[in-house]
Amino acid sequence: MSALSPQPLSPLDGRYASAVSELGEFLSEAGLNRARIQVEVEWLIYLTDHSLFGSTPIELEKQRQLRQLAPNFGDDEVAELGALESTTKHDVKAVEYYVRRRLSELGLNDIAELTHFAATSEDINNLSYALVIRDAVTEVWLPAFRAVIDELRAQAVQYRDDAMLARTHGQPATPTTMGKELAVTVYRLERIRKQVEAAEYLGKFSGATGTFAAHLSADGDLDWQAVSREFVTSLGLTWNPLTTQIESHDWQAELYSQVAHGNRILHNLCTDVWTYISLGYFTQIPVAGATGSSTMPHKINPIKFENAEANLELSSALLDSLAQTLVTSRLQRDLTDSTTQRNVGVALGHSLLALSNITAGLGQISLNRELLAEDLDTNWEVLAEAIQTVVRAEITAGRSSITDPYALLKELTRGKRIGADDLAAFVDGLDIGDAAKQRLLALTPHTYVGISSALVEHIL
Ligand SMILES: O=C(O)C[C@H](Nc1ncnc2c1ncn2[C@@H]1O[C@H](COP(=O)(O)O)[C@@H](O)[C@H]1O)C(=O)O
Repeated sequence: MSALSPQPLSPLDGRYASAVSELGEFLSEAGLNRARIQVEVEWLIYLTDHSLFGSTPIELEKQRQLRQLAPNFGDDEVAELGALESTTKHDVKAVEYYVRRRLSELGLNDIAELTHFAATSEDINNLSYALVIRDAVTEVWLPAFRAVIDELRAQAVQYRDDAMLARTHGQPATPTTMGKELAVTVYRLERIRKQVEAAEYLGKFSGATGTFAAHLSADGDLDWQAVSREFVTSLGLTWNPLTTQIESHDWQAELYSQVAHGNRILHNLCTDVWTYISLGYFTQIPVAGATGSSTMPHKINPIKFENAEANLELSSALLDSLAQTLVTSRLQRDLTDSTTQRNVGVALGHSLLALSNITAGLGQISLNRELLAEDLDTNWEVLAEAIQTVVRAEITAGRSSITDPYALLKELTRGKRIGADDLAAFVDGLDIGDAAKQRLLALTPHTYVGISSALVEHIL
């Protein structure tokens, strides 16, 4: 017998709860049920507002009270719905009974049979999911994503002129600036941001097999497609006219692929920043009272970036799984999507947690300009590329009789450490025009950064 009460199984509901709880507002079971109540109520109001089947519009005060059911869906109401579901063993049917009870309390029994009218559960479910996923993405995930981009952009601008040795293949390579490198990530993330901001949230509302058969049997003269479109779009969603029982979930697959892609770009950022910290390019600002290593007192470990890396991997794995499985459903429906979609919050939650750690991590680093400069000063051989390129231009212009500039430079520099003086002597002895020689002699690893600083303009 355990001394513990039931414990949260997921770390998102345990140690990381404070960082991701905002998502639970929308993507928890309660959030989903609240949206289901909203959709059932709106359908009821729609039907009565249009006086269908001899009904009359619900008086405004009672409409207001019905519309309060969703925002007022609290702990007691969750328990009541849970009790209903323990009898129905059907989650959406339980919501229908819950709404019927409230109608009865409001003296609206005469329209009780219009609750869930002609709807299959998926009609309610798909609209509810579209609403909660839309709100979770636009109100929680995107703001956190934008916060990372904004912080990165600020640092890209701050460090746009700070020359840094590049390391293609991990080896000293043509210098760049720290700001330009961060700007590359901003540019990539901005594309994802725009895609996610433009995401479509589709909804279907067409009955058990998407044919409006039940609707037509109740009223054969009504343009039920027009009703369906008007109702779906009134919720701020895009109407999907042609489906089986279920909304086909293609929009979800698209959205999750975009978010997973964003995760992977962020993962690349985390491992790069981790490496820059490891090289000493970024210094970590000590947090008062915090312990780096339990045994090595000198250390500050880059734990925010490592935590983010792990959470991005988990998020992407879940998002990939969702994107793959949600687009298939046997024949007109199977229930795999019902079970799978319950994990959308978990998938976005791991990404949200990573975003909050990246923002925090970026706020705890500062550029070590001395080390960047020192590194450049000990790698003059990176100018070999510039010298070779100038010699080629001089040969072409007829100002040089050198035959194989690449071999010449390779001989001088490959795998060797050469200093400013060695290089100056080499350039001085080159058979090239005077202007080109002066240009080369003026070059240092610090200034051989091309238009790095100007490239940062692309993210402004
Ligand atoms: O409108 C309908 O219900 C039509 C019915 N299809 C269903 N559509 C949507 N939900 C259904 C369906 N069937 C079951 N359930 C209920 O789904 C819940 C599945 O639970 P879980 O696996 O935990 O996600 C769980 O609560 C199930 O009871 C059909 O026969 O085509």
